[in-house]
Amino acid sequence: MAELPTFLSARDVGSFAYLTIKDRMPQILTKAIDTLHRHKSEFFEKHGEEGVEAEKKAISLLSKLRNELQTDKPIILLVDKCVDTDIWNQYLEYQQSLLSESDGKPRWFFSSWLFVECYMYRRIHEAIIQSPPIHDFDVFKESKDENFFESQESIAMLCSYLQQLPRPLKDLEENQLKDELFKLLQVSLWGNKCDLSLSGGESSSQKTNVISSLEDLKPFIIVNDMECLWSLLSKCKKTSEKAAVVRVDIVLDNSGFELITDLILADFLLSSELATEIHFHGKMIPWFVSDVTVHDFNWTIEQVKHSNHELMSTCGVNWENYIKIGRWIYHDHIFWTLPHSYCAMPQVASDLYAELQKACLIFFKGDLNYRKLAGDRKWGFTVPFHQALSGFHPAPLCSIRTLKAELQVGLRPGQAEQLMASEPTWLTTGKFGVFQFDGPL
Ligand SMILES: O=P(O)(O)OC[C@@]1(O)O[C@H](CO)[C@@H](O)[C@@H]1O
Ligand SMILES: [Mn+2]
Repeated sequence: MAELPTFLSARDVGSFAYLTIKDRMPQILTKAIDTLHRHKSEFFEKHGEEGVEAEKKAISLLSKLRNELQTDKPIILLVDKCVDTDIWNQYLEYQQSLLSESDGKPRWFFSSWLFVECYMYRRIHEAIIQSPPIHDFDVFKESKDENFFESQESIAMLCSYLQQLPRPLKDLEENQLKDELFKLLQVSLWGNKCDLSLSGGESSSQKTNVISSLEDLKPFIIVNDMECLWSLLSKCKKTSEKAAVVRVDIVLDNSGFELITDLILADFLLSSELATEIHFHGKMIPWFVSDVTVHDFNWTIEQVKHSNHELMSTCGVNWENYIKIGRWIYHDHIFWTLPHSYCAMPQVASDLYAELQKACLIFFKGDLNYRKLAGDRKWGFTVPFHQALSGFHPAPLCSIRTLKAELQVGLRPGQAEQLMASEPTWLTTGKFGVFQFDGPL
C-alpha cells in the first residue's frame, strides 16, 4: 500500500490551517463567550441566580479552552458523559500513538488540523452541557438565524423560481429537466459560500439573486461532474419501475441560506420524480458555527412556512408535508461530529455506513465534508478523487463544495498551477467550487 500523505496541520507555519488555528478559532471562541455574556439577563429571567451562575461557569470553561489553544497546551481528555465521550478519548489516544517520544503530546499547533478543529467544537459543547440549566443553549444559533433573516430576499426569489417552473415537473422535456437540475445544483454549490466558520462568525448572508449570476460563476467551477449526476439520476429514473425507491441522500452543511438551497434542490428532485425519497443528514451538536442541527432544520421549515411571501410559504407547506408523508427523512448520527475521516466509517459507525449504502446517490455539501472525504491529507492536486477517498465508497457520491482549505484532488495536470498564477488564494476564499463525483456510471 502506497505511503499516505501526511495530515494538514499548523506545523506548516503560515498555512491556512495555521492561520485558522492561530486567528480564526480563538475569534470564534471569543464570539461564543460574548454571546453568553449578552444572554446573561435572559438566563436570569429564565433560571434566576442559577442561570447567572451557569453563564459564569460556561464562560470560564470557554476562556480556559481559549487559553489552552492560544498557548498550545496538550489536548486533554473530555470529562463529560456523552454517548461519544469514550470514542473521542480513544481517538485522542490514537493521536498520541501517532507521535514519537520526542514529539511529546497531541497539541493544537502540532496535531492534525482536522482533529484539533473538531475537538474545539466538541469542547465548546462540553462547556455548555456542563453548565446546567443552560446546557441546551446553542452559542451559534443567533448567527445562524441572522444569516437566514438577512438572506430573505434571495430566499424568496429562489422559492418563487421553484414554484414558477412549469408543472408538473415530471412532464418537463428531458433537456429542460436537465437544465433546471443543473441550475439548482449550482445554486446549492454557491450557497456553500455562506459559511460562518470561514468568516469567523461574521455575517455571510446571501444578498444577490443567485439564479441570475450562475452564468458568470460557471468559470469558477474547477471540477464539473454534473453530467455524471444527470446520467446517474436519469438512468435511475428510467430503470426503476413505478414502485421502486430512488433514494438521494444529502449530507448537509450550513444552516441559513445554504440549507434553503439544499431544500430547494431536494424539492426539485422529488417533484421531478428524479428521486422518490430524500434523506438529510445533520449534526447532533452545534458544529463549525453554521452547521445544521435538527433544531435549525425544523426551525427553518417553520419560518419558510409562515413567511408572508406567498410562494415562499407554499414551499414551506410542501416541505412540511414531505416530512409528514415520509418522502423527506432527517437523520443525525453522532459520527458526523466525530473527528474521523470518512474512510473510518465502516469501522467506527457501521450502521451509518449501511444506511448510506441504500442511496442511489449521496451529496456531500461543503468544505469540511470534503476534508473528511479526503482524510484532510496533503494529497497532490492531480491525485484521483477515488484514490483520496481511501476506500470510502458506500454508494455513488458527489462533493458539492466551495474551496476553503488547502486541499483539492482530481485536477488536470497544470490546472492548479494555472489557478495559483491567476488567483493565489484560489484554495481558501470559497470563490471556486467543485462538483466532484465518485462512482460507477
Ligand atoms: O464545511 P464548510 O462550512 O463549507 O466549511 C467549514 C470550514 O471551511 O471552516 C473552516 C475554516 O475555519 C474550515 O476549516 C472548514 O473546512
Ligand atoms: Mn459548515
